[in-house]
Amino acid sequence: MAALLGIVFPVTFPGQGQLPVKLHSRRRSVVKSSSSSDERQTLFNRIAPVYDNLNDLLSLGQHRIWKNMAVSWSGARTGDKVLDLCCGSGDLAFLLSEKVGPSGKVMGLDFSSEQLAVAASRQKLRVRSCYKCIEWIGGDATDLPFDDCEFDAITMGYGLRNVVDRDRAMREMYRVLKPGSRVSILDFNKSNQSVTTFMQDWMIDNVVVPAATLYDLAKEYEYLKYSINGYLTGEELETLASEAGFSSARHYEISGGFMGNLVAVR
Ligand SMILES: C/C(=C\Cc1cc(O)c2ccccc2c1O)CCC[C@H](C)CCC[C@H](C)CCCC(C)C
Ligand SMILES: C[S@@+](CC[C@H](N)C(=O)[O-])C[C@H]1O[C@@H](n2cnc3c(N)ncnc32)[C@H](O)[C@@H]1O
Repeated sequence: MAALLGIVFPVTFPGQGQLPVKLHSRRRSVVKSSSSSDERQTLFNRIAPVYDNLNDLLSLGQHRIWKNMAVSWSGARTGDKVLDLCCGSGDLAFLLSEKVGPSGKVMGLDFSSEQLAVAASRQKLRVRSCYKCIEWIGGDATDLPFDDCEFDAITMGYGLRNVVDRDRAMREMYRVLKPGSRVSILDFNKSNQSVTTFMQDWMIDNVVVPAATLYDLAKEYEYLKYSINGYLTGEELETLASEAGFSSARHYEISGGFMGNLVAVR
């Protein structure tokens, strides 16, 4: 995806009407990493209208528990400045804002304009003052428009698996984190247990995709299975973080090994 300067798309912010949001990039011309990144951007734009509801339905609401765990593992505290990378419709950003409070700051970054539009719409419906500290940014996880050592914590929920250049994304997270701070990366677990892999695939084939078919999104949700199969194991994620410079990294399996959360300290 070319995160080019000057691409502007409207994202509605509370009380300010429609504001143009620039897709930011620190580099003048970011060469397209690969067409599959564009395809993924299109995919997440397409599923944006039903994304939240299908997550609630298909995980029986469990994904909210997993996201709460990811945010807790991030170590975000009152007054912190934090980043939710690949924020999508904003679930983790909203949870982070409850942690940092009105005195803190939450940046939600995503390259899907439709997902960001849903996030901004959801924010407009929320009245607690903490939600006003969230800012939605159009950008690419592999080319963050932030300074070095800017954030006290980073979360990434179901994002890293979908990023084409994961090494670059991990190095960018390291760059923008303050020393001693954490990144908490929640995603499906690419299990070494064949029974877990079988059950994940079975659920996707026999529950998730049939449900998505009702919305004409079968292909988009079929991608889920292939993306999990092409993901990294917990051990490989720990190595990825270490090679990016993180001083420690631990991957925790949750929900019977269906999901996993990497916690790395800069
Ligand atoms: C929040 C969840 C998934 C987010 C998500 C991530 C992606 O990369 C996608 C790619 C393409 C389409 C959609 C997504 C997407 O929604 C996890 C929960 C939602 C899942 C869709 C449900 C998966 C069901 C599990 C395989 C089994 C759950 C067992 C649980 C104990 C009930
Ligand atoms: C499955 S959604 C996760 C959304 C949200 N974090 C959650 O937990 O529900 C993955 C998100 O990652 C975004 N994404 C994928 N690759 C990206 C990239 N290179 N840069 C920015 N966002 C990206 C997609 O647009 C999508 O909104």
